[in-house]
Amino acid sequence: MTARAPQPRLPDPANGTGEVGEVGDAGDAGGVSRRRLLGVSGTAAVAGIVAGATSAYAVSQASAATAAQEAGPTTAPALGLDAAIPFRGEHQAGIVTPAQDRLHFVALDVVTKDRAQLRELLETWTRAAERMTAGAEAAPGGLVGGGPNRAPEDTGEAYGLPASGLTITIGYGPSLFDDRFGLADRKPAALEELPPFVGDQLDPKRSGGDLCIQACANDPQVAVHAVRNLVRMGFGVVAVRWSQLGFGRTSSTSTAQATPRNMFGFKDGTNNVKAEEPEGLDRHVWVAPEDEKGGGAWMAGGSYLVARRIRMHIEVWDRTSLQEQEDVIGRDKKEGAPLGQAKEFDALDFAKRGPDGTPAIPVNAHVRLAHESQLGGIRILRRGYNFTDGSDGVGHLDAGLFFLAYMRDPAKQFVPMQRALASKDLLNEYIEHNGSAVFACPPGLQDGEHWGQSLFA
Ligand SMILES: C=CC1=C(C)c2cc3[nH]c(cc4nc(cc5[nH]c(cc1n2)c(C)c5CCC(=O)O)C(CCC(=O)O)=C4C)c(C)c3C=C
Ligand SMILES: [Fe+2]
Repeated sequence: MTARAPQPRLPDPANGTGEVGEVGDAGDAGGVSRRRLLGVSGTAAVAGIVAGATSAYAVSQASAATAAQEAGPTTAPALGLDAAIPFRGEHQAGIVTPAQDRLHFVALDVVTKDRAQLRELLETWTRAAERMTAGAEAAPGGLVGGGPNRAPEDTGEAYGLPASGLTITIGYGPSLFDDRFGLADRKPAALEELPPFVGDQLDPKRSGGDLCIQACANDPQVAVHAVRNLVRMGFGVVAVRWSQLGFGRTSSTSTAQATPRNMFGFKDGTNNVKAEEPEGLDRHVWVAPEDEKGGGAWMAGGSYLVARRIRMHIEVWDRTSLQEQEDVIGRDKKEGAPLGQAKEFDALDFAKRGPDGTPAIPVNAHVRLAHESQLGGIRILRRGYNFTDGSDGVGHLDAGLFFLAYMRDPAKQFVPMQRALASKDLLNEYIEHNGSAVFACPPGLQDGEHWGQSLFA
């Protein structure tokens, strides 16, 4: 063990006093070695955090420097990928935050009938989440501070690792507002179960949930540690309903990020709503005060999250010609340019025709059907991840896109968009939606606030 640097003031999940907490001793400078193991190419992802233009990202850099100091003298200087993202703010982190490389998403059901226990857990979670996003243990002295006779309050696998851009985003499902906790009159009007769509193959064991936690980080161990510790704290109050690991973001949420590729090998996220578009975010992502007049007024500044587990039949795709693949998507594979154009960010021209006189972007191509011009101006912020969950027992990889999208009103945005795609998208031959959920993600927290307050006010 090395000598410890001065300790930061972080909340104690157990008592809420804001007492001094213990930050993971950097030990063997695990941050840097783990980053190398990750094999993440530095520039694009670092640019995503370092070069972000808004003041929030400047703050994140300040936090990163602080976290590096707190983590002890043997920690390597904070790199962009290691940085801490501010936990508090107008909106929850993890929505427009430049998408990190890894995801651990969990949907939970509340198993207690005691309203006070749920409120208390949300308060405990807030403190632990704030600590972990700063690179600290889930609770002060979590690793060994409880002594030899008690189970540690932090499971330990992220001890010594940097914050790694961890964000923890919470959401509430429609079922939380039934008659169990007296929350029926607090239900936001826009929080409705999604309707069935043509072709849905939904598995109830991969759908729904009273609550969700989205943990994103540039180190998978940090994301998994966050979810594991929050679930552990919730024992007896909540139980995991389903979860999903994701690798390789499939969207850029900042213009500073390079566009990643999905499991079909195409650039995904080119035409996303981005952090640098404040008007677009207000119009399409953040719930406005006038959106919710009744008991759901607490959602102002929040956003609705739609999660869909979409299996991609990659063996079929891999036997499909390049021309067919590009026609299905409506963009070229290498550059990501709209068909008929040359560069990735060129505008889509739906009137343009190819040499044979047919539309350059086929009428049922994915990007045509999903484009705002075909949907009355609708847009959403996509923040999904690739997944591969082993194989299905009959020789195929169980791989796909864990589609996550944030929006102001699912009924006015996701539902019409998905209806259009479900009925006509050429992509449907190659994909299958087998999990689905919708959550209301509350606004960000100001100093001293915790998640239970606005919900139970
Ligand atoms: C209901 C919304 C959407 C689902 C479900 C969805 C699934 C899905 N998408 C791809 C691959 C690509 N999608 C692209 C663009 C794109 N997709 C949606 C919406 C859904 N996609 C939108 C709104 C857009 C943007 C359309 C536009 O304005 O141009 C692209 C092109 C690159 C890009 O702009 O992001 C790809 C590639 C897959 C493989 C998939 C399901 C597995
Ligand atoms: Fe798409």
